[in-house]
Amino acid sequence: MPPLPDGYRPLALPADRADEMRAVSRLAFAGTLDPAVEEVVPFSVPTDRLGAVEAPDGTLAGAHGSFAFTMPVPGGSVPCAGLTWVGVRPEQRRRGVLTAMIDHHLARCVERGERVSALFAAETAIYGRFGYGCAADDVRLTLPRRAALRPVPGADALTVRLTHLDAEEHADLVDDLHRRAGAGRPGWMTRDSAALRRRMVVDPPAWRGGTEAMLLATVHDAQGAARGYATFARKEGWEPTGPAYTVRVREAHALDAAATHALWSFLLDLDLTSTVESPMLPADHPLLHLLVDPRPAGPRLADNLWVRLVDVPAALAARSYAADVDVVLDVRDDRLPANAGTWRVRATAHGDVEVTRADGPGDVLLDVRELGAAYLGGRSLTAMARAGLVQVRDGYDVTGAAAAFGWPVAPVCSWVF
Ligand SMILES: CC(=O)SCCNC(=O)CCNC(=O)[C@H](O)C(C)(C)COP(=O)(O)OP(=O)(O)OC[C@H]1O[C@@H](n2cnc3c(N)ncnc32)[C@H](O)[C@@H]1OP(=O)(O)O
Repeated sequence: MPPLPDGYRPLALPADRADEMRAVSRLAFAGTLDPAVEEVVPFSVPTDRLGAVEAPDGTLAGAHGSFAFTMPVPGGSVPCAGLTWVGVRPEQRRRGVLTAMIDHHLARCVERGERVSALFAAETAIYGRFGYGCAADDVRLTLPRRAALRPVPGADALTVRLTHLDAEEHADLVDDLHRRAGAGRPGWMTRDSAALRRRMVVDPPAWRGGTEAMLLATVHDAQGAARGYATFARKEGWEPTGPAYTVRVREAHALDAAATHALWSFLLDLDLTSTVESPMLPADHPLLHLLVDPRPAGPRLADNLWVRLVDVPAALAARSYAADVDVVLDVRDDRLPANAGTWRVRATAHGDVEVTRADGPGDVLLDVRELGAAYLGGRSLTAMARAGLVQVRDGYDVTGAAAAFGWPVAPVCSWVF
């Protein structure tokens, strides 16, 4: 991609230009400006983390923002810039505006000490060239009503309460259960600002797509403590054979197996309904194990988080490894040359980690994109080597390093930022 045309310049966008950034986003994403939505849905991107490319006439050709996340990684966490709302005006596309914004974004990550950046990709072909690798998958299900679940001890002792979702009343409860349900899962971003917490529980009519107003189901133990929740809404439908409503689940998270069972048993047997659409689930979600017959649910796998290592040694040292490992990685990184070259990763299983510069040839040669893909433990070095995306030194057995970089809990981010 050639450099930006003359007169274009990347910049950190001051907070008082946030409306210009949002105008670019609306054009790029074909968004509507609905005052009724704007009133209840807060702009959740921090206004001190906006960036843009300005055209010679001073207008914005493209813009983006980022969240300051603490991203859970295997055995720890790492400061992470969650890149979001990346948009280029339709008539300014394909002249390097995005490329300039990514370079600017990565430079600011370095300045802020953010070891990694992560994103959800609008289109999967965009971000690999910038060193982002797909590091997590999610699964979606369309479940038939009354899909049977294998029994879980204790589930019958739990009770479900139902109410209309209320942004004021329920934001804290939803946030607390979401945090606890995802503890220990790589990639599980929490909603760390009031604006984000609110965004998860607002329900503007323009978002409903024909459903009723959003409901909140909570699962409680005998002492009344909440053990899980689901936000969902039903869409009316009638067929010649009878009622065929759809249940659209926005979120469903529970603290243990019994609460998971109680929650999904409730969602799967609502009167008048025929199908239940799940939200994004991690690839190892308990529901996938509990379903007696998962086939009719037609599991669909999709890319979830994309991860870019900004500071390779610091990022690799911030996570744990599932097995003892001593491997030299030879990393290619065209955009951040400080990452390139050989790094020796020495770690004991779930213990100490040391990442140092290495001399000599690497055992495993890979682009920073593939290292990002392996970072959360969800993509295997062996699989990527078999796909020809990772090269292995002659005589080196990569399966040991692959086992160390893997992780027993599948990574996922449960919401799109
Ligand atoms: C994290 C997020 O926010 S994801 C949201 C991304 N935004 C959108 O999808 C909104 C609509 N699209 C857009 O705003 C723009 O088309 C963008 C942001 C995707 C691309 O912006 P541009 O300024 O046109 O990108 P730029 O000119 O820097 O292109 C860089 C390279 O990416 C390629 N590229 C850009 N967009 C795409 C795409 N959608 N699919 C495949 N390749 C793409 C270009 O062809 C170019 O390739 P090259 O280096 O081989 O020549």
